[in-house]
Amino acid sequence: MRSVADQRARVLDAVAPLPTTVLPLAEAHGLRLAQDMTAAIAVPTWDNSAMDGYAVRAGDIAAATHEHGITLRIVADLPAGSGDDPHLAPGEAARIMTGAVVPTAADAVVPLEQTDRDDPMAPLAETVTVYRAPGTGQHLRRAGEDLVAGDPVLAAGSLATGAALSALAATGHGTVRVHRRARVAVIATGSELVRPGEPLTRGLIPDSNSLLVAGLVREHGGEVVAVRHVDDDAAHLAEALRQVSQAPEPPDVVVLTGGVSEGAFDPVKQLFTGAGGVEFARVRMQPGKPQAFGRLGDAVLFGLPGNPVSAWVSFHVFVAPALAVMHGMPRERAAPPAVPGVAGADWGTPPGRDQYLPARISTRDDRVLVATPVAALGSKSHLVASLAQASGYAIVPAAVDHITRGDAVSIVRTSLETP
Ligand SMILES: Nc1nc2c(c(=O)[nH]1)N[C@H]1C(S)=C(S)[C@@H](COP(=O)(O)OP(=O)(O)OC[C@H]3O[C@@H](n4cnc5c(N)ncnc54)[C@H](O)[C@@H]3O)O[C@H]1N2
Ligand code: MOO
Repeated sequence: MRSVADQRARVLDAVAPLPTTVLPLAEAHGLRLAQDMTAAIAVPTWDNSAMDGYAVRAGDIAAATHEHGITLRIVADLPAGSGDDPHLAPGEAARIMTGAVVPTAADAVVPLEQTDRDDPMAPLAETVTVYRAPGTGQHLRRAGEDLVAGDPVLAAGSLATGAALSALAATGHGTVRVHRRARVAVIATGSELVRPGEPLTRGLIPDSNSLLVAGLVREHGGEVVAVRHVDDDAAHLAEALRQVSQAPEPPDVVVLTGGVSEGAFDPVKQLFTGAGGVEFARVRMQPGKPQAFGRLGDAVLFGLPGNPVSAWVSFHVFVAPALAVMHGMPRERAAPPAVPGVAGADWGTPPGRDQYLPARISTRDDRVLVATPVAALGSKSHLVASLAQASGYAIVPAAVDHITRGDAVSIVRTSLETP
């Protein structure tokens, strides 16, 4: 049997970053930046107010106290977005809102709570009496105090998260160069499968893998371009593959589930055995032993085992790293990081294969990661109903024949959500 590392290396050898494209920020979520990004504008962009209140010349009211307020004349009103720069003579102030540009002549902002004009709904008055002396620069947010134009914002390879995209918007960008989204076709094989929610007759089960794989593809930034189901007939699979490959925008990745092991009707095995291009391997992992991988025209093709837990594990271990590389992640960082942790319960392990056990990942004493099986039956590959409780998996080497609570295990997080 082949090691997981070997199989993953073969997968990563076969993929490369996809071409880059410039997208509006709103379309780039989940992709990776193809170039270093620097700020086009400073943040803050203007000297602006941190408070709703009054822009003042601090020297005018240096003697203000709670008992002896100092009264200023209000000569301007500055909502956020105003481009005005009113002149303030000695003894004058401007009403100002949070985020509005501070007049050049002002050097402090007094929050309205420190004045006699503390009702925000009241109409603009002619004067304001200040009851506390501000320090120079008080409640001013200076242009460039976060960063200035030309400063680095994000490095090539960074994931375009919500926060990353907001940083790009705030630093003056409307578009970003990214590796284009991987197009993925998903095909579930199996004559026992019916659409979710449809009535079942004896022997039939709902197709859950299509939703599992399509959802994981999207969670890893890919675009699902086709979802098909074919029965256990190699000719039907060939026809479905021909159709998805001839789409105007053909897939970069085809993910099949089912039909890769030793069954008499396994269509993936029947179609590709001896045909070249796709290799069948037994990988030393449980679940996930039977794997098909290779090329189909310009696309890479994964044939994942049909058992749902096997498909979930195989996706995280092989497909997700391939998508990451296609999206511009450096190859050496494509495999999800495994970190030390401990077992949260006792569980059994399979003989002769490294175990990849779906687990709820929690922390103990806020520092030790703990993996607890999501299913009473551990890592058995058919336990689809409990898979949604998993926020990662524990890896146990083949040589370990039993896990006792507190034993050291490697942990990979697949989600920060702990249901
Ligand atoms: N004689 C042997 N039998 C099996 C071996 C073996 O080495 N020798 N390996 C076992 C292992 S390990 C796995 S994993 C499975 C993989 O089987 P296939 O990839 O051929 O998958 P199927 O037989 O089509 O289905 C397996 C299982 O999963 C259910 N399934 C399939 N597709 C879906 C779907 N879209 N949604 C929900 N459930 C699905 C299917 O009904 C089966 O129960 O082979 C073992 N056998
Ligand atoms: O490899 Mo299978 O996924 O053990 O059940």
